[in-house]
Amino acid sequence: MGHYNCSQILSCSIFFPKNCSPLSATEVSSKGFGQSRALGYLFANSTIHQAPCIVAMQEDNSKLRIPHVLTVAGSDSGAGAGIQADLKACAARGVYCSTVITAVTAQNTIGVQGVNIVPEDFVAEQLKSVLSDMNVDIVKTGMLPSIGIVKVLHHSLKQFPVRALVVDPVMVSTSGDVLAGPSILAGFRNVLVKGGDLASSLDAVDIFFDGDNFYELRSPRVRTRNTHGTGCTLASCIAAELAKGSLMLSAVKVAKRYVGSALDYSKDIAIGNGLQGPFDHLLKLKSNVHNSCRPQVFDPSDLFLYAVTDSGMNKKWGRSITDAVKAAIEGGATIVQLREKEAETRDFLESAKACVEICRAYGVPLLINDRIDVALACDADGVHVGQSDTPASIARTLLGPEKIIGVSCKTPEQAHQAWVDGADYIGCGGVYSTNTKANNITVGLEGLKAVCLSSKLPVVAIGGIGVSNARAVMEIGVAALKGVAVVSALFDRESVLNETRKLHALLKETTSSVK
Ligand SMILES: Cc1ncc(COP(=O)(O)OP(=O)(O)O)c(N)n1
Ligand SMILES: Cc1nc(C(=O)O)sc1CCOP(=O)(O)O
Ligand SMILES: [Mg+2]
Repeated sequence: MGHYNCSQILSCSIFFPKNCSPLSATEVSSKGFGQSRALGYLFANSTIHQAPCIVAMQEDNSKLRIPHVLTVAGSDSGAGAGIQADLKACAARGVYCSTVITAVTAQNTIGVQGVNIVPEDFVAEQLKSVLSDMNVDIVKTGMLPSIGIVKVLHHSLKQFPVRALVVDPVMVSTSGDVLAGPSILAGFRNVLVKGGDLASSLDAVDIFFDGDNFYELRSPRVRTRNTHGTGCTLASCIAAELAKGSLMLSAVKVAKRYVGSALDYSKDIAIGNGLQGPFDHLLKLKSNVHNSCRPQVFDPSDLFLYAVTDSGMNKKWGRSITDAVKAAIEGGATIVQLREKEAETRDFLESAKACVEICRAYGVPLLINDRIDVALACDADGVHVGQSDTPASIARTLLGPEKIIGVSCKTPEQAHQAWVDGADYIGCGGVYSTNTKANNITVGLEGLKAVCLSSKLPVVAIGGIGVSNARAVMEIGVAALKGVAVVSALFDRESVLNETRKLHALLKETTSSVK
């Protein structure tokens, strides 16, 4: 994309979630990415704002503004890749997608039988129609079949600027020919190099470069023939998340997780007779949906430092829930639960909506304690329920397969039931006595260990945990235990940011010495 105005590239600052470790340039090349026939995703980003955008913006009294991605790409008659994949990915991510078609291909799961390139002036006309009228946030490009079409796009974007451009260039053809060399990459700052094609690796390892640091993004490789269109889908999903207001690294992480889930969900579906089939972007084609084949949207490592809010404590220290949540995330919280026992429903809903925006921008899941109605109304990532709340099985029916559900358990029997009911994780406590929850039964480290050893689900410990005892909790050394959930040690303090930072550093230290 050498013709795009690279002087506008990137001024965004990115929040880096803690489970993403920076790599040095040498580490990257020693992992073989230098020779990989990877696709590159280049993000030429002019004005991504740090403050998160809202998902649907009220423009005036009557109109809602919907996040909008324009894809400029080729049509795939088999609908696994290209424009068709982009439309499905954006629909799955809740974003409007308009289309400018650069070429029409005749293809199926066996191969490409024909290509008909759309004349440059008609590509220009499509671009003008959409960009002049439709408030596009992000442009994503796929197949740009001629230098003339690249120039047309460049001209249109100068005339109608957008917030960011996500470029999905084919750097090396399937036959191994270099189509765009390293010098092209040098002009960009944000780059994602996809390592999904490194067949020897058990994991799908991608490298994200933000201009300063390299980040390794690792997920289990899904063994399936149904991978046609993964590149287009990943790039479109990144564009969709950026359109919703996500920061760059967070958008990349969400997109990678979404593609992994969709591949996993669709790994056994059969469409076409060729070697590489399409997958199901909407996770709906498979008919026998059962607990065991739910898409894997929940990452157990998110339980590492689980911040649980308390309206009373925030009021006492004179801060809003949103300020408290933001400070906790900036200090290193990896998941947040809103536990607002005293709030009026309307107030709770309003602050929950604001917290959803904050958490989404940072790529941190947000759960609602007890209130499935509030979770649905604010589109939270899930709920946490206890033994006397709505049963997890009903929560699952109400929330669907993609939301996260946590259940409080004090015994192995409760942990087994939570798994049967379709929960994603278990909160086990009270590990120590607590003033935050009245009449709570303490199970101690022994009780925690018994639950962890029996549990098929990941576990987070809760109750009386802080910097003085978090090490002892993590050192019970049971694989199912993924982290600690904390209320007062973060929120009944003057500085949520400092307390979260301290606890995060301690947990990091503890887990590296336990390994
Ligand atoms: C992570 C986590 N674990 C346990 C609880 C407690 O839930 P519950 O037993 O429903 O009690 P309340 O929090 O509703 O008082 C939790 N909230 N989070
Ligand atoms: C909300 C909650 N649930 C518990 C359980 O045992 O299930 S203990 C608890 C309170 C945790 O607060 P703090 O970190 O201030 O002790
Ligand atoms: Mg409860």
